[in-house]
Amino acid sequence: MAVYTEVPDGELAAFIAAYDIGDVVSCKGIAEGVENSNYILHTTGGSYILTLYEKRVHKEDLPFFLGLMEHLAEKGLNCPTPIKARDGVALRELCGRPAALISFLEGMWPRRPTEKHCQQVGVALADLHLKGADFPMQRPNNLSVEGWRLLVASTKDRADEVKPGLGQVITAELDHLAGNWPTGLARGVIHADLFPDNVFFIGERLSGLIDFYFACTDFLAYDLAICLNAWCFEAASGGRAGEFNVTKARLMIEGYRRLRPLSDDELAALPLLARGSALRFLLTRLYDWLNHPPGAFVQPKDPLEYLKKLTFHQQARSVAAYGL
Ligand SMILES: Nc1ncnc2c1ncn2[C@@H]1O[C@H](COP(=O)(O)OP(=O)(O)O)[C@@H](O)[C@H]1O
Ligand SMILES: N[C@@H](CCOP(=O)(O)O)C(=O)O
Repeated sequence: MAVYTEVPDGELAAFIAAYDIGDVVSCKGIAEGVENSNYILHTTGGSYILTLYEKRVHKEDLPFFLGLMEHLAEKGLNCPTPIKARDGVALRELCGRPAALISFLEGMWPRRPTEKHCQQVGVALADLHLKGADFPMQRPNNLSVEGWRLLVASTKDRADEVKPGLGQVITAELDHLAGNWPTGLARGVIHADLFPDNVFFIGERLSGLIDFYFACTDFLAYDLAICLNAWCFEAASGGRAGEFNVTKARLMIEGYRRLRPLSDDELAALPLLARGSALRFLLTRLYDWLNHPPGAFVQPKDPLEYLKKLTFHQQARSVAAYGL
Protein backbone atom coordinates (compact mmCIF):
# COMPACT_ATOMS: atom_id res chain seq x y z
CA MET A 1 0.00 0.00 0.00
CA ALA A 2 1.34 3.39 -0.85
CA VAL A 3 1.08 5.46 2.28
CA TYR A 4 4.63 6.00 3.45
CA THR A 5 3.90 9.11 5.53
CA GLU A 6 1.02 9.19 8.01
CA VAL A 7 -0.52 12.64 8.42
CA PRO A 8 -1.74 13.49 11.95
CA ASP A 9 -5.14 15.24 12.11
CA GLY A 10 -3.71 18.50 13.52
CA GLU A 11 -1.13 18.85 10.75
CA LEU A 12 -3.76 18.08 8.12
CA ALA A 13 -6.12 20.72 9.49
CA ALA A 14 -3.34 23.34 9.53
CA PHE A 15 -2.38 22.41 5.93
CA ILE A 16 -5.96 22.63 4.65
CA ALA A 17 -6.54 25.96 6.44
CA ALA A 18 -4.25 27.60 3.84
CA TYR A 19 -6.81 26.77 1.09
CA ASP A 20 -10.28 27.97 0.23
CA ILE A 21 -11.74 24.47 0.02
CA GLY A 22 -13.83 24.23 3.17
CA ASP A 23 -13.25 21.94 6.17
CA VAL A 24 -11.96 18.38 6.24
CA VAL A 25 -14.71 15.76 6.21
CA SER A 26 -12.46 12.72 5.75
CA CYS A 27 -8.98 11.82 4.59
CA LYS A 28 -8.14 8.22 3.71
CA GLY A 29 -4.88 6.67 2.48
CA ILE A 30 -5.01 5.14 -1.02
CA ALA A 31 -3.61 1.62 -1.25
CA GLU A 32 -2.68 1.78 -4.96
CA GLY A 33 0.45 3.37 -6.36
CA VAL A 34 4.08 2.83 -5.49
CA GLU A 35 6.00 6.10 -5.56
CA ASN A 36 4.25 8.60 -3.29
CA SER A 37 1.82 8.77 -0.35
CA ASN A 38 -1.66 9.51 -1.70
CA TYR A 39 -4.82 10.36 0.24
CA ILE A 40 -8.35 10.93 -0.92
CA LEU A 41 -9.53 14.04 0.85
CA HIS A 42 -13.18 15.03 1.15
CA THR A 43 -13.91 18.55 2.38
CA THR A 44 -17.10 20.52 2.67
CA GLY A 45 -16.00 22.05 -0.68
CA GLY A 46 -15.35 18.87 -2.70
CA SER A 47 -12.99 15.92 -3.28
CA TYR A 48 -9.24 16.11 -3.83
CA ILE A 49 -6.10 14.00 -3.95
CA LEU A 50 -3.48 14.92 -1.38
CA THR A 51 0.00 13.75 -2.41
CA LEU A 52 3.10 13.76 -0.26
CA TYR A 53 6.11 13.30 -2.52
CA GLU A 54 8.45 10.59 -1.29
CA LYS A 55 12.12 9.85 -1.86
CA ARG A 56 12.12 8.90 -5.54
CA VAL A 57 10.55 12.17 -6.68
CA HIS A 58 13.09 14.98 -6.71
CA LYS A 59 11.80 18.22 -5.25
CA GLU A 60 13.38 20.27 -8.05
CA ASP A 61 11.26 18.35 -10.61
CA LEU A 62 7.94 19.16 -8.94
CA PRO A 63 7.43 22.58 -10.61
CA PHE A 64 7.72 20.77 -13.97
CA PHE A 65 5.20 18.05 -13.03
CA LEU A 66 2.68 20.39 -11.42
CA GLY A 67 3.15 23.06 -14.11
CA LEU A 68 2.57 20.44 -16.81
CA MET A 69 -0.67 19.19 -15.22
CA GLU A 70 -1.92 22.76 -14.93
CA HIS A 71 -0.98 23.50 -18.56
CA LEU A 72 -2.63 20.36 -19.92
CA ALA A 73 -5.77 20.79 -17.84
CA GLU A 74 -6.09 24.41 -18.98
CA LYS A 75 -5.88 23.20 -22.57
CA GLY A 76 -8.76 20.82 -21.96
CA LEU A 77 -6.97 17.50 -21.36
CA ASN A 78 -8.76 15.48 -18.69
CA CYS A 79 -6.04 15.29 -16.08
CA PRO A 80 -5.70 16.47 -12.49
CA THR A 81 -4.84 20.09 -11.95
CA PRO A 82 -2.93 21.39 -8.90
CA ILE A 83 -5.06 23.36 -6.45
CA LYS A 84 -3.55 26.63 -5.33
CA ALA A 85 -3.82 27.82 -1.75
CA ARG A 86 -4.99 31.35 -0.95
CA ASP A 87 -1.45 32.67 -1.48
CA GLY A 88 -1.44 31.30 -5.06
CA VAL A 89 1.07 28.53 -4.28
CA ALA A 90 0.31 24.86 -5.08
CA LEU A 91 3.56 23.17 -4.01
CA ARG A 92 3.71 23.19 -0.22
CA GLU A 93 5.09 21.10 2.65
CA LEU A 94 3.35 18.65 4.97
CA CYS A 95 4.96 16.38 7.59
CA GLY A 96 8.39 17.43 6.34
CA ARG A 97 7.62 16.35 2.76
CA PRO A 98 6.83 18.36 -0.36
CA ALA A 99 3.05 18.08 -0.80
CA ALA A 100 0.28 19.23 -3.10
CA LEU A 101 -3.46 18.96 -3.51
CA ILE A 102 -4.67 18.02 -6.96
CA SER A 103 -8.17 17.77 -8.37
CA PHE A 104 -9.97 14.42 -8.14
CA LEU A 105 -10.71 12.59 -11.38
CA GLU A 106 -13.71 10.27 -11.70
CA GLY A 107 -13.24 6.84 -13.27
CA MET A 108 -11.58 3.45 -12.87
CA TRP A 109 -8.50 2.02 -14.51
CA PRO A 110 -9.12 -1.06 -16.68
CA ARG A 111 -7.97 -4.34 -15.15
CA ARG A 112 -8.35 -6.12 -18.52
CA PRO A 113 -7.53 -3.70 -21.34
CA THR A 114 -9.60 -4.25 -24.48
CA GLU A 115 -9.15 -3.22 -28.11
CA LYS A 116 -11.46 -0.24 -27.49
CA HIS A 117 -9.34 0.89 -24.53
CA CYS A 118 -6.16 0.65 -26.62
CA GLN A 119 -7.62 2.68 -29.46
CA GLN A 120 -8.68 5.45 -27.06
CA VAL A 121 -5.31 5.45 -25.33
CA GLY A 122 -3.67 6.07 -28.73
CA VAL A 123 -5.94 9.09 -29.31
CA ALA A 124 -5.42 10.43 -25.77
CA LEU A 125 -1.63 10.09 -26.02
CA ALA A 126 -1.52 12.09 -29.26
CA ASP A 127 -3.82 14.67 -27.65
CA LEU A 128 -1.41 14.97 -24.71
CA HIS A 129 1.54 15.42 -27.12
CA LEU A 130 -0.27 18.14 -29.08
CA LYS A 131 -1.50 19.97 -25.98
CA GLY A 132 1.96 19.71 -24.39
CA ALA A 133 3.70 21.15 -27.46
CA ASP A 134 3.73 24.73 -26.14
CA PHE A 135 4.52 23.84 -22.52
CA PRO A 136 7.56 26.05 -21.91
CA MET A 137 9.51 23.91 -19.38
CA GLN A 138 11.89 21.07 -20.22
CA ARG A 139 12.94 18.06 -18.19
CA PRO A 140 15.51 15.60 -19.56
CA ASN A 141 14.51 11.94 -19.46
CA ASN A 142 16.77 10.50 -16.76
CA LEU A 143 15.49 7.03 -17.68
CA SER A 144 16.81 7.05 -21.24
CA VAL A 145 20.14 5.61 -22.49
CA GLU A 146 22.39 7.21 -19.84
CA GLY A 147 19.97 6.24 -17.07
CA TRP A 148 19.82 2.67 -18.40
CA ARG A 149 23.63 2.58 -18.32
CA LEU A 150 23.61 3.41 -14.59
CA LEU A 151 20.89 0.83 -13.93
CA VAL A 152 22.74 -1.89 -15.87
CA ALA A 153 25.93 -1.08 -13.94
CA SER A 154 24.13 -1.40 -10.61
CA THR A 155 22.13 -4.58 -11.42
CA LYS A 156 24.15 -6.73 -13.85
CA ASP A 157 26.24 -8.54 -11.22
CA ARG A 158 23.14 -9.76 -9.38
CA ALA A 159 20.74 -10.03 -12.34
CA ASP A 160 21.34 -13.78 -12.68
CA GLU A 161 19.76 -14.25 -9.24
CA VAL A 162 16.49 -13.42 -11.01
CA LYS A 163 17.18 -15.47 -14.15
CA PRO A 164 20.42 -17.14 -15.27
CA GLY A 165 21.92 -15.19 -18.19
CA LEU A 166 19.94 -12.00 -17.50
CA GLY A 167 23.09 -9.97 -16.74
CA GLN A 168 24.45 -10.78 -20.20
CA VAL A 169 21.10 -9.99 -21.89
CA ILE A 170 20.79 -6.51 -20.37
CA THR A 171 24.45 -5.67 -21.05
CA ALA A 172 24.18 -6.70 -24.72
CA GLU A 173 20.84 -4.93 -25.15
CA LEU A 174 22.20 -1.71 -23.69
CA ASP A 175 25.17 -1.86 -26.12
CA HIS A 176 22.82 -2.38 -29.04
CA LEU A 177 20.49 0.44 -28.05
CA ALA A 178 23.28 2.88 -27.19
CA GLY A 179 24.83 2.27 -30.62
CA ASN A 180 21.58 2.63 -32.55
CA TRP A 181 19.37 5.01 -30.53
CA PRO A 182 17.75 7.54 -32.90
CA THR A 183 18.64 11.21 -32.74
CA GLY A 184 16.42 13.22 -35.07
CA LEU A 185 12.86 12.23 -34.15
CA ALA A 186 10.19 14.76 -33.09
CA ARG A 187 10.56 15.64 -29.41
CA GLY A 188 8.27 17.16 -26.83
CA VAL A 189 6.58 16.52 -23.52
CA ILE A 190 5.90 12.83 -22.93
CA HIS A 191 4.00 11.12 -20.10
CA ALA A 192 6.52 8.25 -19.99
CA ASP A 193 4.42 5.96 -17.73
CA LEU A 194 0.98 5.75 -19.36
CA PHE A 195 0.20 2.26 -18.04
CA PRO A 196 -3.38 1.02 -17.56
CA ASP A 197 -3.30 2.07 -13.87
CA ASN A 198 -2.76 5.66 -14.99
CA VAL A 199 -5.71 5.86 -17.40
CA PHE A 200 -9.27 6.14 -16.11
CA PHE A 201 -12.43 5.07 -17.92
CA ILE A 202 -16.09 5.56 -17.13
CA GLY A 203 -17.84 2.64 -18.77
CA GLU A 204 -15.96 2.24 -22.03
CA ARG A 205 -15.13 5.93 -22.42
CA LEU A 206 -11.69 7.24 -21.47
CA SER A 207 -12.23 9.80 -18.73
CA GLY A 208 -8.74 10.97 -17.82
CA LEU A 209 -5.00 10.51 -17.40
CA ILE A 210 -3.13 10.66 -14.08
CA ASP A 211 0.36 10.28 -12.59
CA PHE A 212 2.61 12.71 -14.46
CA TYR A 213 5.58 12.06 -12.17
CA PHE A 214 7.78 10.49 -14.85
CA ALA A 215 6.87 13.11 -17.49
CA CYS A 216 9.84 14.55 -19.33
CA THR A 217 11.04 15.84 -22.70
CA ASP A 218 11.86 13.05 -25.16
CA PHE A 219 10.86 11.51 -28.49
CA LEU A 220 7.07 11.55 -28.83
CA ALA A 221 7.13 8.16 -30.55
CA TYR A 222 8.96 6.70 -27.54
CA ASP A 223 5.84 7.44 -25.47
CA LEU A 224 3.80 5.43 -27.98
CA ALA A 225 6.33 2.59 -27.67
CA ILE A 226 5.84 2.66 -23.87
CA CYS A 227 2.08 2.33 -24.37
CA LEU A 228 2.46 -0.54 -26.86
CA ASN A 229 4.39 -2.40 -24.17
CA ALA A 230 2.06 -1.53 -21.34
CA TRP A 231 -1.26 -2.17 -23.11
CA CYS A 232 -0.85 -4.57 -26.03
CA PHE A 233 0.52 -7.75 -24.43
CA GLU A 234 -2.07 -10.09 -22.97
CA ALA A 235 -2.20 -10.38 -19.18
CA ALA A 236 0.15 -12.80 -17.46
CA SER A 237 -2.76 -15.16 -16.68
CA GLY A 238 -5.33 -16.49 -19.15
CA GLY A 239 -5.35 -18.38 -22.44
CA ARG A 240 -3.01 -16.10 -24.42
CA ALA A 241 -0.82 -15.11 -21.46
CA GLY A 242 2.01 -12.77 -22.42
CA GLU A 243 1.22 -12.82 -26.18
CA PHE A 244 1.46 -9.62 -28.19
CA ASN A 245 -1.97 -8.59 -29.48
CA VAL A 246 -1.31 -7.10 -32.88
CA THR A 247 -4.91 -5.87 -33.26
CA LYS A 248 -4.63 -3.81 -30.08
CA ALA A 249 -1.31 -2.39 -31.32
CA ARG A 250 -2.74 -1.48 -34.72
CA LEU A 251 -5.77 0.20 -33.14
CA MET A 252 -3.59 2.13 -30.71
CA ILE A 253 -1.27 3.37 -33.48
CA GLU A 254 -4.23 4.23 -35.72
CA GLY A 255 -5.87 6.09 -32.84
CA TYR A 256 -2.67 8.06 -32.29
CA ARG A 257 -2.31 8.89 -35.99
CA ARG A 258 -5.84 10.26 -36.10
CA LEU A 259 -4.63 13.29 -34.14
CA ARG A 260 -0.90 13.31 -34.83
CA PRO A 261 0.55 11.73 -37.99
CA LEU A 262 3.70 9.67 -37.48
CA SER A 263 6.62 10.37 -39.85
CA ASP A 264 8.30 7.56 -41.82
CA ASP A 265 11.31 7.91 -39.50
CA GLU A 266 9.13 7.53 -36.42
CA LEU A 267 7.44 4.44 -37.86
CA ALA A 268 10.76 2.90 -38.88
CA ALA A 269 12.17 3.54 -35.39
CA LEU A 270 9.22 1.97 -33.56
CA PRO A 271 10.75 -1.52 -33.06
CA LEU A 272 13.90 0.04 -31.59
CA LEU A 273 11.93 2.46 -29.41
CA ALA A 274 9.86 -0.47 -28.17
CA ARG A 275 13.08 -2.34 -27.28
CA GLY A 276 14.31 0.72 -25.40
CA SER A 277 11.05 1.05 -23.55
CA ALA A 278 11.06 -2.66 -22.64
CA LEU A 279 14.63 -2.38 -21.34
CA ARG A 280 13.70 0.73 -19.32
CA PHE A 281 10.93 -1.06 -17.38
CA LEU A 282 12.92 -4.29 -17.15
CA LEU A 283 15.77 -2.36 -15.50
CA THR A 284 13.74 -0.29 -13.04
CA ARG A 285 11.79 -3.38 -12.01
CA LEU A 286 14.99 -5.42 -11.72
CA TYR A 287 16.57 -2.71 -9.57
CA ASP A 288 13.49 -2.63 -7.31
CA TRP A 289 13.36 -6.44 -7.18
CA LEU A 290 16.99 -6.68 -6.07
CA ASN A 291 16.82 -3.77 -3.63
CA HIS A 292 13.43 -3.90 -1.94
CA PRO A 293 13.71 -4.40 1.82
CA PRO A 294 12.30 -7.71 3.12
CA GLY A 295 8.79 -7.16 4.48
CA ALA A 296 8.26 -3.92 2.51
CA PHE A 297 4.56 -3.36 1.92
CA VAL A 298 4.91 -2.45 -1.75
CA GLN A 299 5.33 -5.64 -3.77
CA PRO A 300 7.92 -5.11 -6.54
CA LYS A 301 6.68 -5.69 -10.10
CA ASP A 302 7.93 -8.66 -12.12
CA PRO A 303 11.02 -7.72 -14.18
CA LEU A 304 10.73 -10.88 -16.30
CA GLU A 305 7.42 -9.69 -17.78
CA TYR A 306 9.53 -7.06 -19.52
CA LEU A 307 12.22 -9.55 -20.55
CA LYS A 308 9.53 -11.39 -22.54
CA LYS A 309 8.38 -8.12 -24.12
CA LEU A 310 11.97 -7.23 -24.98
CA THR A 311 12.45 -10.61 -26.68
CA PHE A 312 9.35 -9.96 -28.81
CA HIS A 313 10.65 -6.58 -30.01
CA GLN A 314 14.14 -7.95 -30.67
CA GLN A 315 12.51 -10.20 -33.26
CA ALA A 316 10.42 -7.44 -34.86
CA ARG A 317 11.98 -6.59 -38.22
CA SER A 318 9.76 -3.60 -39.04
CA VAL A 319 6.62 -1.77 -38.03
CA ALA A 320 4.69 -4.58 -39.73
CA ALA A 321 5.13 -6.49 -36.46
CA TYR A 322 2.79 -3.93 -34.90
CA GLY A 323 -0.01 -4.49 -37.39
CA LEU A 324 0.76 -1.75 -39.93
N1 LIG B 1 -6.36 12.88 -9.54
C1 LIG B 1 -6.78 11.68 -9.12
N2 LIG B 1 -8.10 11.40 -9.09
C2 LIG B 1 -8.54 10.22 -8.61
N3 LIG B 1 -7.74 9.25 -8.14
C3 LIG B 1 -6.42 9.47 -8.15
C4 LIG B 1 -5.86 10.69 -8.66
N4 LIG B 1 -4.53 10.62 -8.52
C5 LIG B 1 -4.25 9.42 -7.97
N5 LIG B 1 -5.39 8.72 -7.75
C6 LIG B 1 -5.50 7.39 -7.11
O1 LIG B 1 -4.30 7.12 -6.43
C7 LIG B 1 -3.67 5.95 -6.97
C8 LIG B 1 -2.16 6.14 -6.96
O2 LIG B 1 -1.82 7.29 -7.72
P1 LIG B 1 -0.48 7.36 -8.57
O3 LIG B 1 -0.30 8.77 -9.00
O4 LIG B 1 -0.47 6.30 -9.65
O5 LIG B 1 0.58 6.99 -7.44
P2 LIG B 1 2.11 6.70 -7.54
O6 LIG B 1 2.73 7.83 -8.34
O7 LIG B 1 2.52 6.65 -6.12
O8 LIG B 1 2.29 5.38 -8.25
C9 LIG B 1 -4.26 5.77 -8.34
O9 LIG B 1 -4.27 4.42 -8.76
C10 LIG B 1 -5.69 6.28 -8.12
O10 LIG B 1 -6.47 5.30 -7.53
N1 LIG C 1 4.57 1.62 -14.43
C1 LIG C 1 5.79 1.17 -13.81
C2 LIG C 1 5.86 1.43 -12.34
C3 LIG C 1 5.43 2.83 -11.91
O1 LIG C 1 4.21 2.69 -11.21
P1 LIG C 1 3.06 3.82 -11.11
O2 LIG C 1 2.12 3.27 -10.08
O3 LIG C 1 3.77 5.09 -10.68
O4 LIG C 1 2.42 3.93 -12.46
C4 LIG C 1 5.98 -0.36 -14.04
O5 LIG C 1 4.98 -1.01 -14.33
O6 LIG C 1 7.11 -0.83 -13.90
